[in-house]
Amino acid sequence: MASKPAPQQRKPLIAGNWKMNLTHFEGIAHVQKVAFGLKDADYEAVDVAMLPPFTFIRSIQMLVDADKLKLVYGAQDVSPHEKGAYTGEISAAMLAKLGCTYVLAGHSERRQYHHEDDTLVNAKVKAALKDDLTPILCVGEGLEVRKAGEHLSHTLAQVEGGLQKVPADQAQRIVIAYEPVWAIGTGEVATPEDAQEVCGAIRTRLAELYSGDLADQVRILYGGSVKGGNIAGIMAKPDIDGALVGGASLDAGEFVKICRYRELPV
Ligand SMILES: O=C(CO)COP(=O)(O)O
Repeated sequence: MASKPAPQQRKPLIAGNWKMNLTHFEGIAHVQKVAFGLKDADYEAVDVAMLPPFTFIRSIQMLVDADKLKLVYGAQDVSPHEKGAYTGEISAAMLAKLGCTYVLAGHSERRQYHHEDDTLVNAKVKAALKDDLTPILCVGEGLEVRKAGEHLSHTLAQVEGGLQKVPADQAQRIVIAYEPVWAIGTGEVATPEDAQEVCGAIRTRLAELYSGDLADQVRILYGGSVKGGNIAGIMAKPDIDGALVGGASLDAGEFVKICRYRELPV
């Protein structure tokens, strides 16, 4: 399962997770700077996505539509519920109506600070799929689990948990992001070999759960302290199809550099 299909089959995705940063005013300027830095050739080579806080999405939709920008956008979370008395929640239908393409499900910060478990993450994945959003299912182990050598079983259990009862025709369009918690915001990036080990194992598990064909289509991203200086080595690995970028996505120049990883030395 280690062979990388032709690029048209798995187009790389570079997604910027802004987390809880910037005001919507700053966010608009930031999108403009990134869009200004990217050329048509970049969009042909990679899909570029921005995942701002909910409150910016309308502004970004208007900017993207008005200027016909080729980047896409999405949200950092979604309610598992369709609609109703769920104060403070944002539904998949609301996000779809705002033109969102992607939504994160199960980011480690949601799992940690909001006690999201695999059952809830699974419900979010299904809610997103129902409204034709592409969920980016986030998985990855903490430092203790890695030290215990249980990173594969831990992460694969999260993949299985997140995909419970998701049929193949829907699973084939999801994205999975492997984000080892010990590498998030720490400056400590996983080595390309460490990232490949887990991303390759995820693909193998997808083949077991569904089929080899499906596993070959699903994009698997790496996330955790990705920067211009380390992206090329990570992207050179056969089972890594892009990156989920946190801190570096807030720096337009750095994010553009990451999107142009193919011009950087490995
Ligand atoms: O959590 C992440 C993206 O979702 C990674 O964050 P950093 O790139 O800041 O380590």
